[in-house]
Amino acid sequence: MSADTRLRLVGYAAAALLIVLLPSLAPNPFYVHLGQIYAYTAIAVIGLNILLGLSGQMSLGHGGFYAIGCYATAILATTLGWPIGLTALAGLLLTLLAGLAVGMVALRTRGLYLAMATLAFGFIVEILAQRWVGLTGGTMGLMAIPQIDFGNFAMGPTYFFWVAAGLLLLCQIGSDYLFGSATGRRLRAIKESEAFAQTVGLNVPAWRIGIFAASAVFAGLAGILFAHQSGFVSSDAFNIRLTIGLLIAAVIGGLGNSWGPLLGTAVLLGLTETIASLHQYGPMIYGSILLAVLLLVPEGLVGLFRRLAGKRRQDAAVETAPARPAYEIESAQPRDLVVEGLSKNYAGVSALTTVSLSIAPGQVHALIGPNGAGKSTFINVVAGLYRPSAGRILLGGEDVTALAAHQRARLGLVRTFQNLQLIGGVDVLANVMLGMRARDGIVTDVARWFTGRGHEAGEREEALAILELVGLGPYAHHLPKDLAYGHRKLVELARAIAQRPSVLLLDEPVAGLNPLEAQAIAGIVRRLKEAGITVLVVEHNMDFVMGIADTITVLDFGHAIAAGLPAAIQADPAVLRAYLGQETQAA
Ligand SMILES: Nc1ncnc2c1ncn2[C@@H]1O[C@H](COP(=O)(O)OP(=O)(O)OP(=O)(O)O)[C@@H](O)[C@H]1O
Repeated sequence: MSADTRLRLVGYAAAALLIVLLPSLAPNPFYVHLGQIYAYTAIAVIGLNILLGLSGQMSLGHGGFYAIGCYATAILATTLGWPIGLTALAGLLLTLLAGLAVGMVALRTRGLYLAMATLAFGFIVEILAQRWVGLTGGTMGLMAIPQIDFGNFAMGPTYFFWVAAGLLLLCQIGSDYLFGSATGRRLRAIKESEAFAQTVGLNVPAWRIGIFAASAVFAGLAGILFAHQSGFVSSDAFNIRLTIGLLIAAVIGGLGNSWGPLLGTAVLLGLTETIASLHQYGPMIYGSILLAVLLLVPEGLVGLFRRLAGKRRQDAAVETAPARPAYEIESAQPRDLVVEGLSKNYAGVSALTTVSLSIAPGQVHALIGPNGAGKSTFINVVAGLYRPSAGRILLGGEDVTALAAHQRARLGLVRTFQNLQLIGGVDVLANVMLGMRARDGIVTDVARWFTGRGHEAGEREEALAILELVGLGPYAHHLPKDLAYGHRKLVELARAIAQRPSVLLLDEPVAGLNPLEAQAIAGIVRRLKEAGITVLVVEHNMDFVMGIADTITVLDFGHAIAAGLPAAIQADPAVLRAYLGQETQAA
């Protein structure tokens, strides 16, 4: 068991003990009351942190989900007299549905527009709560919502605290799992670049909607607990201040950090209590604090504490690990790549015109041509990031033209990017592991993560072996930004190898590298070829191309002007004209 896991388990045990003992330790019932508010507010903030911090989607409408959970349980309990367990379940289901619906809208928007769309959702819920008086009671509210007292009214507040804080502990464990598992890595990949996430096989829309809905459920659960704590719900409780408060807590704690919401919520409640008498200046004070945090400690309190506590720890045990068996590069299944009559028009620009080529398994084919010839477009169309205007793409005889990028990736069509695509927030090892399929089912994975016994051990070993293969073993626990450019290129290649490609598309793999580094990459490409992997490489470095390519296609203004063996291409008058033409223009 690693020191990290031990610390985490001790933390959970200490939290459980504190939850049990706090009602009897608290000097007066107000602290239990504060503990209740803390518990359900932190649950909502955890949901927001997962959405914003991990997947990068903004929501200014979380107060709306909170309100839906709250009203669902309150209305069903007061009008139909359902038991709390059932009303709570219905509340969760309703927020899940609302989260799925808003998540689908969110798919069509990004950044500022997403913020506006979710803000509109929050306003719609708020206005409905105010105006649909017959259902919600409007500002007069719904009264006599049953409270959680397990039949013993005197112990009610204590029981409620145990329920809310117990649920908070479970939510925190769930959040820790998300942050520490493959799911977290995938969400970070989506946050960093959706195009990249697709090429490692992720169904980005499904992930985005799913995480939006999950985050909404956290807010809904908080709303449900609020209803049963206060016993009274009025539409005044769900204005924009609620969402802003949750956002402030998430940002102060530190977005993208699993423990951030616990700290951020404590600060938020502390502030709320401190400035309770300055009610009219509330928004101004909140706004100033938010600004100060964003300017001075954008990484939030958890990030600040980490910075103060010292640099990232290095896992020396792994880095100096004794020799592990050398990694055997494997192709998922040798497949040929056939492209027939591929055309791509951007508005007014014909980037590719009926380009065809075919590469047998274990062959390296280079696609070369002057700047703007259409090489990157070709890779993007073959990988599935762009739709072709005409033509077909066959992978091992299977027509994949209509498949999305993530579906092609799952069939073994793997690519690297000209502009490196690495996840900044996690180390090199995790970047390589992003290319791998999960080996354990979700239950085993959660159990292994919880106990720290062999969680992702197979994946880690394999990723370390791949890193050693590309010469990056000692850098496994560095962040990509701390690596030299040439090393970052190797990380991307290592991640592509981890995907076990059948066909590998390399977009300018040696651009910006010195001859020695280019030689190292050439050596790896040869090993990929020996393993039966089909390689298509786009590159300007002719020494590199001539050293590794079995065959070459030359593009010029979107047309294939020559194709054949390297020696023939070098002597082809049309090719020389295309390149000389470019040099003449440049001169
Ligand atoms: N998203 C886009 N929208 C409109 N035009 C584009 C787009 N991407 C590329 N083009 C145009 O398509 C043509 C081919 O560009 P592409 O980037 O594929 O060429 P390239 O051979 O990869 O060039 P380089 O070697 O400089 O990377 C160029 O005229 C370019 O301006």
